[in-house]
Amino acid sequence: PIPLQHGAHRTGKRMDADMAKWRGYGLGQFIHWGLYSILEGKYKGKYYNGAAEWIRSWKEVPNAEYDVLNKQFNPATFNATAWAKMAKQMGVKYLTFTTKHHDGFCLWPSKYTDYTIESSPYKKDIVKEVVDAYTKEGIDVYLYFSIMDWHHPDWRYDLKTKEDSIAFDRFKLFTKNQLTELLQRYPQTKGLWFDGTWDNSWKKSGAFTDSLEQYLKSLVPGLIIGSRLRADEKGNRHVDANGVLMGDYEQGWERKIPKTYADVHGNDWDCVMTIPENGWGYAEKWMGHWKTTNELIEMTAQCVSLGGNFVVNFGPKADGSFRKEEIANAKEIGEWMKINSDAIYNCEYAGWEKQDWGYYTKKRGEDKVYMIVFNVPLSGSLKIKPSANYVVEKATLLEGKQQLSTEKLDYGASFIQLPKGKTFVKPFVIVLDIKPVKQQEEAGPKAKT
Ligand SMILES: COc1ccc([C@@H]2N[C@@H](C)[C@@H](O)[C@H]2O)cc1
Repeated sequence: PIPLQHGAHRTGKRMDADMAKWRGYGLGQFIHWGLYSILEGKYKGKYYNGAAEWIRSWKEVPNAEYDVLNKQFNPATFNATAWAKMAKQMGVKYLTFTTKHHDGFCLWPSKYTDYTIESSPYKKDIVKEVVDAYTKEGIDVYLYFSIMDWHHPDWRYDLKTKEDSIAFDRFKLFTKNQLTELLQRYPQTKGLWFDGTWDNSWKKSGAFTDSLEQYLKSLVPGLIIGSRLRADEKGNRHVDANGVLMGDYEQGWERKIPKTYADVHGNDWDCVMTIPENGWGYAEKWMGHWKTTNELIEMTAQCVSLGGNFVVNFGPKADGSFRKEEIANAKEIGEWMKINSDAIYNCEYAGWEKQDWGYYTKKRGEDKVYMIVFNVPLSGSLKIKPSANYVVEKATLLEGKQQLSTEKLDYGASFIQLPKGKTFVKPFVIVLDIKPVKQQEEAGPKAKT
């Protein structure tokens, strides 16, 4: 391997208790809220065709006009407890919340800039309200923080001159100070979700990103930080020059889901997903296809079946209320999770050959595999092919506990027979009680039992 001072300091998964808890979340909530929520993806009657939280970068919006939106931000009826209760009902185990997005506006009263919630009519510490309310509901809180800060005079996209480097050194100190402030003001914080780290200025700061990560973890032992923070000394991001992930989990799955287990390279990972096609901040007109509840449930199952967490984004309006589609999705996902969350929480990749009917998940540390069924075959027979080291002892519908008959096929496969005459109108779960067996040679054709 290439000798690196500031590459990954660990190969393989982080195996402490904090990370084990993170690995078991299954389902999370992202919330993007800020000054961009005021503009709703439009300006002076024109609709921005990009992501609403990026509207400041649209040529139709003069920076000076965007930057004074802090004078308008006043969610007087904002109720963090209502947010937390909606999230609890939805069944999410963790929240990732925007403390500062690319526009540089801080939703907490930072003492390192005036561009904070204190400069708005609202004044109160939104980050504290959110952290406290979600923690009270038993939902772990992770703080989103954008390194790139369009508002800060010392931000640089690249380091071309001596002046750039002097300014960016000030900016790096400002960043370290703000992160220290966040972790000290909100000690319940379980981790940081970094963004805005793709520019050359950051790629040229590999050593700093390494010392920053180590510093933050010295402040909060067990703190969880994904792969988007770091660069190695050669400017590689996410994975270092030796192809080793830098960070506690892979953060590359934004609005996309891995196809196969091979795609995740044995790392922990999360997939953060918008309900519309794109756009994280509130937009009056959502972009493209709006995901239905069944699609979001399927994405959750798909992610957990490949060893990751699925994080659904919500973009509240400037007043702190959610749009009706998000409220409906949260409620319906919650209703499904109420019945089926055994197949999601503390589950992992099962390693069985995927079948057309849906996804397998395996309960961590238990001899239980779940079939999450989305496509019911007209035959009513669901084919399974357990890995050679397990046999299936029993198959039971999770809802209602009805035991299902099975029929052995050849080559170690079986049919699980769905009850005749029962129609399934929602995704459902079959629980397989399995038993480990010593490794068998490739099973040949077997007589029908
Ligand atoms: C250069 O492309 C992007 C796309 C999305 C982002 C941000 N990451 C998401 C989690 C949102 O915060 C989005 O604004 C940044 C740059």
